[in-house]
Amino acid sequence: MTVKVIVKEDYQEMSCAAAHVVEKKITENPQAVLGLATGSTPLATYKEMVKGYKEGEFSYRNIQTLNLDEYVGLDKKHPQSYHRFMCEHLFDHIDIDLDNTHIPRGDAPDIEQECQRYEGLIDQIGPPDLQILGIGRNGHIGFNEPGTPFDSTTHVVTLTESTRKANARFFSSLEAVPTHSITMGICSILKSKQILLLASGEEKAPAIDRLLNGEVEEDFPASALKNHPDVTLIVDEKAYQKAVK
Ligand SMILES: N[C@@H]1[C@@H](O)[C@H](O)[C@@H](COP(=O)(O)O)O[C@@H]1O
Repeated sequence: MTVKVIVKEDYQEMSCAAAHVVEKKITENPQAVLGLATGSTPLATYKEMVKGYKEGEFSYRNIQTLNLDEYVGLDKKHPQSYHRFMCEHLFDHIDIDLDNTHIPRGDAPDIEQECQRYEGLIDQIGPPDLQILGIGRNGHIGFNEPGTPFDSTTHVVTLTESTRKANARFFSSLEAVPTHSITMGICSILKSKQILLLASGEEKAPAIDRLLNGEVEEDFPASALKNHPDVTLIVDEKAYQKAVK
């Protein structure tokens, strides 16, 4: 399967294009299920979605959301939890019903049970009509690190040192970054009907090169996306530069 590629000049253009895809989806289906991601990449996309909402053009009232992942050990209110992230950057600024937003519970007393509950939820209210995804420098999607089986469902992962370091910028120190997370598995992510992968900046260029020109292999989780029939990569020129052969 080929990944459709849209190259935009810079991060802002990439984000506007991504917001446009989301808005088109919710216009077509006001009850759509959106799969959402965290990290810095989708931040401006969410900002554009908030802008579109404030301009009175879209309603999220009947939209459901399913987030990809959450750190183990952080409760909803923890400043670095992905729950807080979603509220601060999107949910608090649109008319979404918070009961319709779903994020794995990092503070669940039984984490294995929480993984099963969440996978059940994906099947019950999902799968997402549209999944927004970022990509880690090592090709991780969600928190599925290299070597994750492609048939994996929601599970607990031990974060690699490189992912913890990359995410340390959001915490007071590297030690403060949790060591584990709950993430939708690769199989769970591929259940989505349509996937929108976003990448920006030169530090993502090697990953985008490998995605577009490399093999499909578990050593590079994002390559699983090539097994999905409807994936669009919106990328800026800096992240795309190495992939042009
Ligand atoms: N779990 C998230 C991923 O969902 C995200 O795609 C990735 C890239 O993050 P960023 O967009 O900040 O580069 O980082 C984190 O590890």
